[in-house]
Amino acid sequence: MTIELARLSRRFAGFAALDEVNLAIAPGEFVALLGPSGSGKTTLLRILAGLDYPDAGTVTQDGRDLLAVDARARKVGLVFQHYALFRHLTVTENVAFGLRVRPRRVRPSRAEIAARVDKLLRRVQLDGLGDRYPSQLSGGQRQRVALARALAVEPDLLLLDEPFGALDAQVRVALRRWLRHLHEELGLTTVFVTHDQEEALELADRVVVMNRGRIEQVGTPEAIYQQPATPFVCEFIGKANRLTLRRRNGALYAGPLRLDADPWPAPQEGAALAYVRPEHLALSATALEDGWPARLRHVYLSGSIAHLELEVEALGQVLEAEMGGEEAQRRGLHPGMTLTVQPRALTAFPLDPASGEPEAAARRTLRPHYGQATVARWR
Ligand SMILES: Nc1ncnc2c1ncn2[C@@H]1O[C@H](COP(=O)(O)OP(=O)(O)OP(=O)(O)O)[C@@H](O)[C@H]1O
Repeated sequence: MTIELARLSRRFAGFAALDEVNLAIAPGEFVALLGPSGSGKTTLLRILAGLDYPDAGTVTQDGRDLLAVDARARKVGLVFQHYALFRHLTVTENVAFGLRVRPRRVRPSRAEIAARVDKLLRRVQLDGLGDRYPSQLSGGQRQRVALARALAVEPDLLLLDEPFGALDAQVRVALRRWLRHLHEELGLTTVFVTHDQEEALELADRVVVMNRGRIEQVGTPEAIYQQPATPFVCEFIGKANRLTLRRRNGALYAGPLRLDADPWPAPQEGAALAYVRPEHLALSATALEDGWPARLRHVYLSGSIAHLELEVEALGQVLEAEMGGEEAQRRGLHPGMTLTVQPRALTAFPLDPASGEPEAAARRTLRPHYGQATVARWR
């Protein structure tokens, strides 16, 4: 049941909510659509559900034109953030709804519906609550009812739009693990919309990063974090310090520090954009030639991680670094002290000399090698 979107575009009054999107969703996959507000995630989901139609492009399911299939015949289950349950129906009646409204010819018998609803309520751990009304449930319980209702019609495809968006952090985390479990147990194909990267990275087999109606990158959570394909993904996923590099005489420099040989073809003069994650900045209390001198401006502890704000005069900017909280304590880190900073891994893009824009296709990972002096590093 591979679903394939090809060159899908959707415009609203001249504005491209989706702009030539290509994506294949394999059977059994859990795909997260991740992106900032307005990036086109919901529009994509609505088209899959049959609630909206593209202006151009195709959606096929195993080669069959899905756009020609009526929403009700598509076998999709839908859960929205505020997909209101019917207030005047009990939990059981809500879950049974999709089956009861079927044409008589394809409607299961009363007994079959009751058995199926019972099984679903057990599955979403709400057995015993079938006679309650939605107002008598917590937010997390309501979303589980919504999920049971979506599953009642035995969908080929489960579509979820920020289903846990309105819930508090603890419930969210518990429900997302539970959802992942359910997905595996039932062998579902799931598309999940979120703007919460932690949620996407934890849940999905593949993450689709969207920006302004386009797909910036599709990959496993690991690839998205470790090999971000574009400057947008570098900035959107995780934390990253942004640096401007100089390309000069066949080498790349960040301030006075030579990082590496210039990896790009001519012209080998100009500038590049680079991103370095806080955990890829190595620190030393000893002054080293191969590094930037920095003044520790601020340290704060968040859980087990110490976040360090470093003022680097040679770059004219502040960098954020990280280390284990216990280690920071052991090292006696305190504001005002001088450290040497060494970037260990960077993602770099050359800037087009004419437009000044970064060239995503020419992306390189840099792993600078420094002299002997680095042996004394902390990590
Ligand atoms: N019916 C509509 N009429 C006009 N513009 C629309 C319509 N639906 C969506 N848009 C616009 O299309 C763009 C993409 O919207 P979409 O809801 O797909 O984004 P999103 O990534 O889901 O955002 P959010 O995370 O805020 O839900 C937005 O700029 C939105 O304003």
